[in-house]
Amino acid sequence: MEGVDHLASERSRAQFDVEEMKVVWAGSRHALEVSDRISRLVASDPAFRKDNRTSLSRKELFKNTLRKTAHAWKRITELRLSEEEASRLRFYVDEPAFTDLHWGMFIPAIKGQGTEEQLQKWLPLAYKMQIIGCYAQTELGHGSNVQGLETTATFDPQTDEFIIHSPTLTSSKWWPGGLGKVSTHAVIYARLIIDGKDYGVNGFIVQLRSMDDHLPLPGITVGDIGMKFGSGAYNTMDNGVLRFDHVRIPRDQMLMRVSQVTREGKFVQSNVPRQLVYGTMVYVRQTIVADASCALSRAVCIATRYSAVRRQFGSQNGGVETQVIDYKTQQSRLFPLLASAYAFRFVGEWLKWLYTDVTQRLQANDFSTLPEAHACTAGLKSLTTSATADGIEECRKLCGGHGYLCSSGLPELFAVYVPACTYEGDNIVLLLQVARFLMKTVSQLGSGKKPVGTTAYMGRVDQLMQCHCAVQRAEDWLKPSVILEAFEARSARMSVACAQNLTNFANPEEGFLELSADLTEAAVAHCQLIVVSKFIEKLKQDIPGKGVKEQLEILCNIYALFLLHKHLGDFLKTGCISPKQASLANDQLRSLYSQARPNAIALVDAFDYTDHFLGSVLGRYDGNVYPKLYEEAWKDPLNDSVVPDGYQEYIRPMLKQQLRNARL
Ligand SMILES: CC/C=C\C/C=C\C/C=C\C/C=C\C=C\C(=O)SCCNC(=O)CCNC(=O)[C@H](O)C(C)(C)COP(=O)(O)OP(=O)(O)OC[C@H]1O[C@@H](n2cnc3c(N)ncnc32)[C@H](O)[C@@H]1OP(=O)(O)O
Ligand SMILES: Cc1cc2nc3c(=O)[nH]c(=O)nc-3n(C[C@H](O)[C@H](O)[C@H](O)COP(=O)(O)OP(=O)(O)OC[C@H]3O[C@@H](n4cnc5c(N)ncnc54)[C@H](O)[C@@H]3O)c2cc1C
Repeated sequence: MEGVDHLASERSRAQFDVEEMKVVWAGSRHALEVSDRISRLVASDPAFRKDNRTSLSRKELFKNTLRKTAHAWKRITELRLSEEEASRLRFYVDEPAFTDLHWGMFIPAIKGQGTEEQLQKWLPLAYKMQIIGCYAQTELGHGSNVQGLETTATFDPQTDEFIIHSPTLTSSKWWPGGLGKVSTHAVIYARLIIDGKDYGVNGFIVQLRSMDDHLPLPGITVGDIGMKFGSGAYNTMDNGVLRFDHVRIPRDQMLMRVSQVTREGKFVQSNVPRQLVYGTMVYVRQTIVADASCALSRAVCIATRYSAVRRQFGSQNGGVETQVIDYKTQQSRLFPLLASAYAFRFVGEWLKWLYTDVTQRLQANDFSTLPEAHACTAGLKSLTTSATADGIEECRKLCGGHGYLCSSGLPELFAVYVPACTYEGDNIVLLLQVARFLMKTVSQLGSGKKPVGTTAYMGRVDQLMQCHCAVQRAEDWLKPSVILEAFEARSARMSVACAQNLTNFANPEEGFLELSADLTEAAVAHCQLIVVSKFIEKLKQDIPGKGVKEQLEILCNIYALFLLHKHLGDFLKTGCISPKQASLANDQLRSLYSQARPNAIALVDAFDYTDHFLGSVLGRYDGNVYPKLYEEAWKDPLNDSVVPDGYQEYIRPMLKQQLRNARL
């Protein structure tokens, strides 16, 4: 029935103030106001319609995205939206586009690695979109191994230029979003060669296309790399291929904050660490963590609402059947994902703070926290994107057969999201970076250098190697100190075990390769500890609103105990907890699910997603699922005609043949 809230009774069961929870989710009252206003602006604009994406051809899809990005830019300028509002608008338009890379990587790369003069020259053009840029680092032959990139930038002292060249097929730039068909400029990464000497990979601003007719400039070959996973989905993006044939650019287009090349061709290294060339990746990884909470919460919102609408079995005396959300198995799959969405939100907030802090320190030439920022952004990007990709797929299964329909919104969400496990650093490669950081930390423990920040707990390694979990009753698992100690002990013991195993190898690098699977597990344990501890820290803050803090406490405990249950092998093997304590944790988890149950719908309402953004018949706010599913099916282009195209050509002759055979 139209206009009826089928989930009203669920909403009335909530034991907390949903409006206040919305503020917590958004980060502040101001952020909620902006987010809410902009999401409704997008939802009410027919130009941002997105329900037809899966039936468009690639060309139509791409043109449609160009139209939407142009319309979005028009609205941003007409309404004089602030940077925050404009970024929310792009978020709610919900379509991967070249603008993501222009605003999300091209501009940050120039900001992070350019000199003051370079910022003055390029940023105003980029901010007004008078140039459109992308981030061209990855090549056909190398993505993870940035030091293995082959594109060259050779300094020519005669003309005061760099000659950008792709010497091999594998040196072709491959993957950059926005490159294939749109970008006029790129920040490209190439090996700096001066007088035959290789100075490693640096960033350069290169114009790719003419500003008059958009044709590639001489020496440049550029195009799209082809269809990607899923229909619609990430195919709105023109991921591209790019080759250079001795393309000349002025010397001042090398991004020179980290290193400089003088007019005489002298290479000068600033006093900033070389790793700052990788700075844009640190920035983007941090944004990806916040983004994971958005993608996961979206899938969870759909699965939770649908699980409250869907009924199967359990009817007594002709009464209504059981809502599938009341099955403990459904709860044990769904509620940890709900809790993870909140956990990732808060760790994302914290990571943003860490990133801002490291940026301020870098400006003051304090580079001491850079390794930790790198390890945290790499590790948390890996942890949250892997969990989110798996979580979206789990939500699809939680919705049964209907979850497989595009109208559920889940297939497209999954297809758009999964590459997050690969881009901005393959998740395993990133965990290995965390593992290196942890092994370094352990190796320095006796040296008097006290571990700080997220590894401070390693400073108590002697105690953590010996401690015994104090849990005697299931309720003991609700104490934050108990949870923290278990996670710290597990992480410290796994790292120390790896460090000890490494000493069995004469060559540490060989040892690292041999033990890399164990090392990634130690890295995961450390990253999970960070997420759990930041959730617990969040709960120490003053959180207003009836019942809001209590709900967050329930979610925090679900998140931690679910992880404990999932990684029980780690906790038992390292002797951090006993089998009896593991079983008490499981009892507590079941009880927490029961406490979360009456609040589940309100907890997903707190994400404040419009039906337009969710793009899901199953996740509709009003829960009016069945009539809308039915309606949606009839909109499929296949149903445009009752008898399908191809009947005369293929079906009819086959049927006639069968008839003839039968008569024989
Ligand atoms: C509105 C939208 C906004 C934004 C976009 C949002 C979402 C994304 C949407 C869509 C996707 C779009 C774009 C995707 C873009 C890309 O994918 S860009 C390409 C990204 N590529 C990678 O991530 C490559 C991964 N590889 C690496 O990062 C590195 O090569 C490496 C794995 C770290 C290894 O490097 P290397 O071999 O050179 O280094 P090591 O020898 O291992 O280490 C040397 C020391 O340096 C330290 N280090 C390494 N990286 C960093 C860093 N980034 N910052 C600081 N320090 C770093 C490392 O720890 C070593 O330190 P040491 O041990 O003390 O010596
Ligand atoms: C949708 C999408 C958008 C992208 N956008 C951009 C962009 O805008 N700009 C850009 O420059 N790039 C972009 N990329 C490229 C992306 O950053 C790389 O694909 C990514 O960094 C992974 O590198 P790779 O492809 O070389 O993977 P590989 O490193 O070849 O990975 C293959 C396998 O090898 C494993 N492996 C690799 N190295 C190791 C190791 N040392 N130890 C153990 N295992 C290892 C990996 O775990 C993986 O299983 C994009 C990619 C995608 C999918």
